[in-house]
Amino acid sequence: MLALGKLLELTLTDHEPAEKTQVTPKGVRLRWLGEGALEVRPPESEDCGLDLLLSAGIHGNETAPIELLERLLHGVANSTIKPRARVLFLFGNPAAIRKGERFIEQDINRLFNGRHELSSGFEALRAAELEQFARVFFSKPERGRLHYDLHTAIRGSKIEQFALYPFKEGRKHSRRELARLAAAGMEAVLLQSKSSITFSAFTYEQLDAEAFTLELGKARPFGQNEQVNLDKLEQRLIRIIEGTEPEVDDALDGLKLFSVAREIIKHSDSFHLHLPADIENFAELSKGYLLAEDLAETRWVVEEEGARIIFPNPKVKNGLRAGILIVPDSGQRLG
Ligand SMILES: O=C(O)CCC(=O)N[C@@H](CCC(=O)O)C(=O)O
Ligand SMILES: [Zn+2]
Repeated sequence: MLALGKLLELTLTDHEPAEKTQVTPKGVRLRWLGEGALEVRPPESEDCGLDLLLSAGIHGNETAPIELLERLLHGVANSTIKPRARVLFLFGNPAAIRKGERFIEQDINRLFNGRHELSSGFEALRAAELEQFARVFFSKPERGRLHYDLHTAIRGSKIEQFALYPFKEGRKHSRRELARLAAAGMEAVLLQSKSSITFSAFTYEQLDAEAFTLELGKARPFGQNEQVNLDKLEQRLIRIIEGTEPEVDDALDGLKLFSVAREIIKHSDSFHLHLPADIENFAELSKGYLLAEDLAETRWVVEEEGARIIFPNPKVKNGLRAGILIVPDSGQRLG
């Protein structure tokens, strides 16, 4: 296997490779771009016209997606996977991955779309760097642009694998991309309805990529991910990389759609979330339920029919999202 296939090992040991570019016997070029960043380019004659960005480790303790990217990269480096797409592999927060923690100083996935400019420290610098890797990668005109930012969640979930689809004014969520996600094993998609500061929101809003955050199960340490079944996603990613994906039709195949009813924002240290510590993502909440309280007698009471909660987390910094209240979506506004 080509040494650059060991991007994870290089990243975990904070090593720069001796050789920055390597070519497989089939003419596939691997180029190390910087810490945790590697571009794969097929021979020109084989190029299918798709640019695919795969990121993982934006949160350092979410290891199953990191292991998945490593398997894909090994496949490319030992020629068992034959790329026809350009692919950029990114490990988002190397320092946090090395420590096995969600972040070091602050959540990097709240620093995109310009937020890093208002901040400082390690994660802010890395967010700017990741934006630049993505900007350069997606700068070639007239090519398909697809970004999957792979995560696992802090808590268990009633719906194990799901996607979050960013929002941009005037742009419709694509039914075809949803069908592709269903074929990749996603069971649900949350259609966002406002601009955001996550990595997938940046590539969607500013770089014109189809972009998604994928939640793939519960976060566990390296080597303890037997319960996270990524087979379906892995098979689909290999087909996308190899340009052998069967024609995607519009069938959503039972995919459940949700939209955001409200984001619960923690405004102060007085914020209190009235949910059991072991509540699962997608837990249903009945109308009238007092979900949270904050200073100045702010109360979050559930008013929506069919409401569910995802990512409840009272420990976030003040000013950040402490949970999302979602409702079923009919999919009528898909493009
Ligand atoms: O389990 C949790 O509470 C958080 C899981 C996670 O990291 N989710 C992403 C979602 C990003 C998005 O909204 O697209 C995050 O919170 O950064
Ligand atoms: Zn995450």
